[in-house]
Amino acid sequence: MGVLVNGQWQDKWYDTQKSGGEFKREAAQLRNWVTADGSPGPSGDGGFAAESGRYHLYVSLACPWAHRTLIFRKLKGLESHIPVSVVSYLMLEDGWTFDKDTGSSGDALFDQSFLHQLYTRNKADYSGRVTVPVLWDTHSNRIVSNESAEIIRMFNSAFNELTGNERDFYPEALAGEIDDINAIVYDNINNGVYKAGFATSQEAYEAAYDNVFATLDALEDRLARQRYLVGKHLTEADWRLFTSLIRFDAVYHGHFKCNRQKLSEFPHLFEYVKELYQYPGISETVDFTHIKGHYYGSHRTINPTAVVPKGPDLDWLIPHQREGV
Ligand SMILES: N[C@@H](CCC(=O)N[C@@H](CS)C(=O)NCC(=O)O)C(=O)O
Repeated sequence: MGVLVNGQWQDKWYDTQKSGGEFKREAAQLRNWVTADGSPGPSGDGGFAAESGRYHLYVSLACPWAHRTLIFRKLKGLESHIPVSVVSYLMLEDGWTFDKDTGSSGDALFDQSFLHQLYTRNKADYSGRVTVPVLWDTHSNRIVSNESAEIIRMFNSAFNELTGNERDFYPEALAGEIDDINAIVYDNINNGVYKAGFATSQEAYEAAYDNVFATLDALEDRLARQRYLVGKHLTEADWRLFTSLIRFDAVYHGHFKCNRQKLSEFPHLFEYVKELYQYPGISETVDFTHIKGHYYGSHRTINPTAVVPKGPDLDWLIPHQREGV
């Protein structure tokens, strides 16, 4: 685990000293947008038109943020248009690597050893964290974006003409409601479990734990009354919640100490996650070897032995009970 400082790799764990033991996630820095015609998006530069084979996606199969982009690539029929390279599940002193012995596909574009080399290829004196996912443009040899929330919006609409896939997971009429629930889920679940797991003081951990479970209780209530987070329509908000919940019992419950109860002990949430897992194509994006191998193997400050637990033994393919909700 480390960071680039003026283009130089430095091996360092997150610094929680300056914030009383609290984990604070840094904002992603590279925020350009692919659009249908190459016009600029909401931030960054223009010039990134949707074209088949032009963009390359770098992901970790362990990472919940990168997982969102793989889900949207699948849902929107982009697999033949946007190839993928998968990093190793182990993230140690060199950060994300392309070590094939630990699950990497290798770097299909440049055959590099480390993901930080992609960041310095984009900008030689880059300073900041080296995170997945990354969307790379093979024409301009630049990173388009390293922000998953924005990459999924691009995948949702920019390539529609190319694929003919018009499915819309962020319809304009629901955008406000989706944004509202995303904000709650991001702070208290997606990032909330990390705040619990990476806290280095008792107070910071307990505050994060309380938020995680207060929010899960509220979501359990909500999903008792409606099929999806914003009602009848399956939207982006559901997929953003899914990538955290599918990891909950395998890693967040034990490794991140979110152990008031398991996800599988929330009746409505568990059925909901099963439904999403059983949605066509989605199970192929879920890899528990990478998920467990990454968290338990990479976070040596939390799990110094790197021993990976065998369980849980959950069957996500048991038919879900959400039909009538
Ligand atoms: N805001 C980013 C966050 C991505 C992120 O933090 N990814 C993690 C993996 S789960 C990572 O690459 N961490 C490496 C690091 O922080 O050094 C996004 O959603 O795309």
